[in-house]
Parts: sequence; C-alpha cells; structure tokens
Amino acid sequence: MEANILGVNNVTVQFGGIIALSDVSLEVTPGTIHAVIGPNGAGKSTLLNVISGIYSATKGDVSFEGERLSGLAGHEINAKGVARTFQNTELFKEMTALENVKVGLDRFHACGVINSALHTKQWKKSDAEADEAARELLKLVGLGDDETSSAGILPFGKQRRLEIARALATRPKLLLLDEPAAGLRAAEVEDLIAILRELKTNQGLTILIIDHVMALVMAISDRISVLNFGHKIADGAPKEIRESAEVIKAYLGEKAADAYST
Ligand SMILES: Nc1ncnc2c1ncn2[C@@H]1O[C@H](COP(=O)(O)OP(=O)(O)OP(=O)(O)O)[C@@H](O)[C@H]1O
Repeated sequence: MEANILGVNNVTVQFGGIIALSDVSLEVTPGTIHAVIGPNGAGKSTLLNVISGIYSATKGDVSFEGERLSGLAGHEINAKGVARTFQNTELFKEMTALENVKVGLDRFHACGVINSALHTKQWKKSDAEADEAARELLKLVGLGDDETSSAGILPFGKQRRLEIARALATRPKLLLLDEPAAGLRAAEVEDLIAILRELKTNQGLTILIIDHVMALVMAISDRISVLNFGHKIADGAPKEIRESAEVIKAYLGEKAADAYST
C-alpha cells in the first residue's frame, strides 16, 4: 500500500467531560480527495483543528509525510505544507480579491521592512511577482475577472472560492476544507466540484474535506471516513459508505430525503 501523506493515529480529544474524538485513526493517500462526514457534533471540525494545530490531541498523534505534527504551532504546520479554510470565511472584506490572495503569498515574496517601506526596485519586482502568482491562483478558482473586487462584495460562492485561493497561496501539498459547500446554491456546488477535481488532477493536491452536502462529497471523494459521537464508524469508497447500514442509520438516513442534493 502507498505510504500515506497524512496519518491520524489513535487521536482522542477531550474538553472537560466531553470526548469530542475517541481513538480516531485514518490515513489519507497522496493525490486523493478524502472526505470526513457525520452528524452535527460528531467531531469533524475538531479533527481538522487537531491536524492544523489549533487543538492538541489529548492522546494519539498526527503525522504528515511521516513526520509528527503534534506539538507544532499552526504556522509551523502550514510551513510544512498543510493549509486550511474555515467554516466561516475569514477574508479581509475591504481588501480586493487579489490582495487577499497576496496575504497568503507573503512568506514567499517578503523582502524586508526597509525595502517594503521605501518601495525599492527589489520590492517592486517582488510585488509584481506576487501579483502574477496571485492572479494565477484566482484563475485556478474561476475568479480571474474579479481581482479588483473587494472581497466583501463578492457573491458568497465566490468568497468561498477566494478563501480556497488564499489557502493555496501558501503552496500546500495537503488542503483541509471545512464545509466549503455550506450555503452554496446547486450551480455553485457544481463549480466547486469542478475546481476541486482540477486541484486534485492537474495540481496534484491532496484534499481532506468536511461537508454535509452529499452531492459534493459523493461526486468527488476517493475515500470517505464517517464519524459519529467522536468515533469513526466507517471508512471506505463512496459506494461502500452509501450502502453501509450503520452509516445510513447514523447519518445518511436523515439525508435520504434530499437524495444527496444540496
Ligand atoms: N473548544 C471546545 N470546547 C468545548 N467543547 C468543544 C470545543 N470544540 C468542540 N467541542 C465539542 O466537541 C464535540 C464535537 O464538535 P465538532 O465541532 O468537532 O463537531 P462537528 O462534527 O464539526 O459538528 P458540525 O457538523 O456541527 O460542525 C461537540 O460536542 C462540541 O460541542
């Protein structure tokens, strides 16, 4: 079996009396889209928060490319190649789409306080390169015509995609997406599906995604893990998950009425 890019190894997370995750393990294969689904409160966001360094595991650990992430700060995990988006978009609303992406690019194009303050030749070159890189990322998420729009006035679906572009600016190998389809209209979900497929197929990115929108999850996932009350109850290909009696009972049953639609 191919070595995993991400390993969650027997992770337990406890908040006082609440066990948000209980001995959860999963492996993400490089170049795949892996979804985590389950009812509200199942522990999905907690899992992303542990991987990205926002929470610490009470027990167990997380490894990325064979290296332990546990104990590292969020920015250190990001520097190793793991980026994420949040359930509620955290864009700089007054700044343009291009500027929002450039914030993510700063690590690669920073050229010192003095150069920046004086707008030296070196700063101008670095800034022009950052503009170019940010434009490429905007195009990748279908926002090529929106670079000068303020993030706050973009339609919600575009704000979600802008957040993905900003996460991509840190040049991750693994992208963690926290409910990117929440609140999107059906057509916007279709756009998102096309973008995530492109990121996987043509950019070679690995994606770990949480979402309740089964139309998206079933369309794009190579593998799905299911959480319920902090426990992993299933792990498999979309077809296996759709047909699992335990998953239907815990989660998909309530979704059947909308037939995996948005
Ligand atoms: N910082 C925290 N302090 C205390 N309890 C927390 C904290 N974060 C999460 N929890 C609890 O852990 C459990 C799992 O929550 P989590 O947000 O991970 O679920 P989820 O599967 O992402 O749910 P949803 O689909 O509603 O986003 C819940 O009982 C939640 O109340």
